[in-house]
Amino acid sequence: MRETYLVTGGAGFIGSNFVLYMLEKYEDVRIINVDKLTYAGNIKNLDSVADDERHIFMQADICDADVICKIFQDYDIDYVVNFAAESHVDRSIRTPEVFAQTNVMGTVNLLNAAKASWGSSKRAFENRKFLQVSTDEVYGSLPLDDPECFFQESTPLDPRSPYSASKAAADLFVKSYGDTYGLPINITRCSNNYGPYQFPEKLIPLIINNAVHHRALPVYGDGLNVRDWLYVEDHCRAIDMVLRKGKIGEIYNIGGHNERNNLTIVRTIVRELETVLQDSEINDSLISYVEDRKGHDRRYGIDPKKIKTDLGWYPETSFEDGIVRTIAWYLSHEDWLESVTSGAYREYYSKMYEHHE
Ligand SMILES: Cc1cn([C@H]2C[C@H](O)[C@@H](COP(=O)(O)OP(=O)(O)O[C@H]3O[C@H](CO)[C@@H](O)[C@H](O)[C@H]3O)O2)c(=O)[nH]c1=O
Repeated sequence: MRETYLVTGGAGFIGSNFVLYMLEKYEDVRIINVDKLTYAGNIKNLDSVADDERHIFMQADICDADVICKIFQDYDIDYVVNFAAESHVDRSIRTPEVFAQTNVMGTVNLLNAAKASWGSSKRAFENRKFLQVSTDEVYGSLPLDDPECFFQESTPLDPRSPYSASKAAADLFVKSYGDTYGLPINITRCSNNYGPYQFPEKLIPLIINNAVHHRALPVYGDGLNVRDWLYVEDHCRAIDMVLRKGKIGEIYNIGGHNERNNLTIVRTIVRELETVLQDSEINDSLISYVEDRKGHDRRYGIDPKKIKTDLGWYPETSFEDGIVRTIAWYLSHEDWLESVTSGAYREYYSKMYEHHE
């Protein structure tokens, strides 16, 4: 029988990768894709499925109760996968309220709609699930001097940025709907993703975009902050597994033990671009140390033992392969990069552009 998914934020980076992954993998699925198309969402990400009748796109805000309730009335939703979120830590430092609204209130709105609609249907919560896509940032920051220390699902929440505070709050609402109303939920907490369609405000695509244009490569602080990088397709596969096999009520950490400091990431990209483009102007002299992010978390390191042991998930793409594939994708999608970095983007990064025009 055909399964119906309500995917929110399905025109964003991870969401659109997930939509494409599911439509490719399963014949018999229907995806209702709700995305507000903010600056970071792009309908072009879904060009390849524009004529696929299994994919129904709706431009809407997850905070809009009427629209979300109507979707639940019109479609018998089996799974909700909530990707929709404001996701950039730097922006959250400037406008925390935007993050509280979308990430917290939007999630509560979705939970209410699922509870009301599923609760009043004949099969109620049977074979249904609400999956909240969350982040390792809810656990806070690890020290650099203890590399064997990792976040486990039982690690106390200690969000330190407005972004991670909003994600932690949303996670707790999701958990509370499981505990209070018996809503079938899972929460996944993933490390830093990279791959196709990532908006170039995030480290990897921003560095690629700047380097190909010979612009400065901004490194915050001393560049030694560590992130654990996962190729986006591995994240999508993990979410699919949690939807299918995850035990109701459980939290699953997702990460591939690919920890690298930011300077290493930047230098890896520079080396690869220099080689592929045979362009000697792309070199480490483009690196520019800039003011540190306020409250900059030092290290994220996630322990994925539970999802590996319980569900049999493992990452298939090594960082070495993934970064080469990602760079090749951006180089062959110049139009996409150009379209997302015009207008408002240029305005936002005007300082970065002004020295180069
Ligand atoms: C944009 C930018 C970032 N950085 C640094 C800050 C971080 O230590 C690291 C990665 O930064 P970002 O790409 O913004 O990602 P980060 O803050 O780690 O958060 C990402 O990863 C999280 C998962 O850990 C997700 O929940 C977030 O939505 C996602 O944005 O690179 C720079 O040094 N220079 C830059 O220009």
